[in-house]
Amino acid sequence: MTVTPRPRRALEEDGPAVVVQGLRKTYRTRRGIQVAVAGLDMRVPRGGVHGFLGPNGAGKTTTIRMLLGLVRPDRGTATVFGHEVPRQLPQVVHRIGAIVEQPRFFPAFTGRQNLSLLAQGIGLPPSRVDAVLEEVGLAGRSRDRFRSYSLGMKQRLAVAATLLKSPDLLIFDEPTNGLDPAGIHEVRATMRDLADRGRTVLVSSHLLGEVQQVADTVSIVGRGRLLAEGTVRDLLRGAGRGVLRVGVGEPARAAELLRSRGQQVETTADGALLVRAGEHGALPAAEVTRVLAEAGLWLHELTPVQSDLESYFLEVTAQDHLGSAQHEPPGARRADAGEVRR
Ligand SMILES: Nc1ncnc2c1ncn2[C@@H]1O[C@H](COP(=O)(O)OP(=O)(O)OP(=O)(O)O)[C@@H](O)[C@H]1O
Repeated sequence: MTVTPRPRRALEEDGPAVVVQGLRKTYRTRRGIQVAVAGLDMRVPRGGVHGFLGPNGAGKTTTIRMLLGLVRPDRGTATVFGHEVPRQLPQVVHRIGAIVEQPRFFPAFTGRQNLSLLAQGIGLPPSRVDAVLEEVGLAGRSRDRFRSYSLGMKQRLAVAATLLKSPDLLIFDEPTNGLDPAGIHEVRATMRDLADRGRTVLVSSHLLGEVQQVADTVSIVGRGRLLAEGTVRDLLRGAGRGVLRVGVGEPARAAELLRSRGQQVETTADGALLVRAGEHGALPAAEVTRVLAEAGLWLHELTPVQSDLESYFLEVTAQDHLGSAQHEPPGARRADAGEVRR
């Protein structure tokens, strides 16, 4: 059988937007070697919003800076649309728009004037300014001065600026920092809208609950390495699966009984029981009711626990001391990519 090689362009167009493999970055500090990224693997699918999640200090900004060629990795590879960065960045940089730090705008200029200056600087026609203002929903306020904008509007103007060159991949590092709930909502809606129009949005955040509402897929990182990755739906399906909240008159006796049936049982602050599968699997809700009723214990509550990304994150990081700085004393052997130093 003859296999016809697929054209290179087609391969680039089909693969994930970003692939990171074994990426590692250390910094020399006075306290020794600081491991910022410790052998990270990550895949960002093409199209949709991808949340890059983890606590402060988990290595998100450093990873993003490596993708943008602002920081050179010690080892590992990263590709954007099939091009290895930083080596092939010139081939792909026009397809990437990023907000890594708060962009500077002239406060006394209108939003439109600020964008027009930027557009002229990179040789784009004024029609692009109108198009991006429209895209971020600022067309109606574009003739107001920048200083009169709310924080959410300022952030949307920053997004508009990155859209000028019509990038396929947008990278936002903690875009909602410092915003009030209304501003957060605005930025979230803008990200969703950009993804719905076919762009790939990679957004880093330590606010998992917030990203859960907008992301299609996520990578969860801790101490510079990947802890979990997948669609939000699949991760949540796995998280808290089969956990039941049980309200019962004699919680201590009920807990003992359910434990004797192989279940793991915790008591919540309000006296309810959280019942999850033990080694031999979960008792179905009907069985929990029967076991307790047969012992004369009557339920007043039986609810399947809905999990969220925040609890999933706590689950996957339970044994990990996340966010704590990782240091290797000067002269220490370097950890291999992916190795976790505790
Ligand atoms: N230039 C640097 N020199 C020394 N250490 C650094 C440097 N940049 C980052 N680090 C350290 O590397 C670790 C990862 O930092 P990074 O900023 O990438 O994490 P983050 O997940 O983006 O966190 P945050 O949300 O707080 O920015 C931290 O412990 C940080 O202190």
